[in-house]
Amino acid sequence: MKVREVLHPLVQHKLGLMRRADNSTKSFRELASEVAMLLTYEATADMETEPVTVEGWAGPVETRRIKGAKVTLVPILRAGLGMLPGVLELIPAAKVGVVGLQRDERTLQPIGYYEKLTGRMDERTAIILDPMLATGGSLVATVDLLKAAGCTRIKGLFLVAAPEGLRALEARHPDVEVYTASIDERLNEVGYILPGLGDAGDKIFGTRHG
Ligand SMILES: O=P(O)(O)OC[C@H]1O[C@H](OP(=O)(O)OP(=O)(O)O)[C@H](O)[C@@H]1O
Ligand SMILES: O=c1cc[nH]c(=O)[nH]1
Ligand SMILES: [Mg+2]
Repeated sequence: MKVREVLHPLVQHKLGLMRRADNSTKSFRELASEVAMLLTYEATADMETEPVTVEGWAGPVETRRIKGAKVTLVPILRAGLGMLPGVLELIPAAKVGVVGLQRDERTLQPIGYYEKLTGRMDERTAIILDPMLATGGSLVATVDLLKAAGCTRIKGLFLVAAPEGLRALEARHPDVEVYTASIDERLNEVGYILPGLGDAGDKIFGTRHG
């Protein structure tokens, strides 16, 4: 399975800022979007291009353009929405399909509550967005949905990934490519990533209590 931990200095710096416990909602949100943008740069490195001639200031110039990329971004509600603005900055023409999943706090199993994908997923590259890959349950459920819709090219962008989640994905969907700013140490006894970011959804939406 292709797993790319993006160790670019800007990514490491911004992720380090996100790990601070005293982050404001505004700061966490901005950083989530910025790191997502940097992960997008890496995840799109294999996009096909084609030659094109443009009229330059000194005459015709042979240059290149992206060749008909059909991309559907798939943020996993809710926290994945925090990555969407940064990704759309780089791929503004992308379509967006959303998958709503809420992890049961006791069983850690994802419970689906919404799904709205774009048409002809068999022709499109899906890029899943979620800040946290913990047990991998939410990701595996999302990939199941995408494959059921015909999708064959699937990538996932995560701010932080746990080794447990990567192993779960490899066991079920080893064809999915993963881009993450950090492979962290492990999950704690209640399924949170260590050192992690805490509850990313709560931090992005400002619903943190206490
Ligand atoms: O790998 P897993 O063990 O499935 O855990 C990761 C999931 O948990 C979080 O979402 P949560 O269910 O808390 O929902 P939220 O985004 O609405 O806060 C996170 O954003 C992932 O979607
Ligand atoms: O560490 C974790 C695990 C799941 N969801 C989060 O928001 N954080
Ligand atoms: Mg949450």
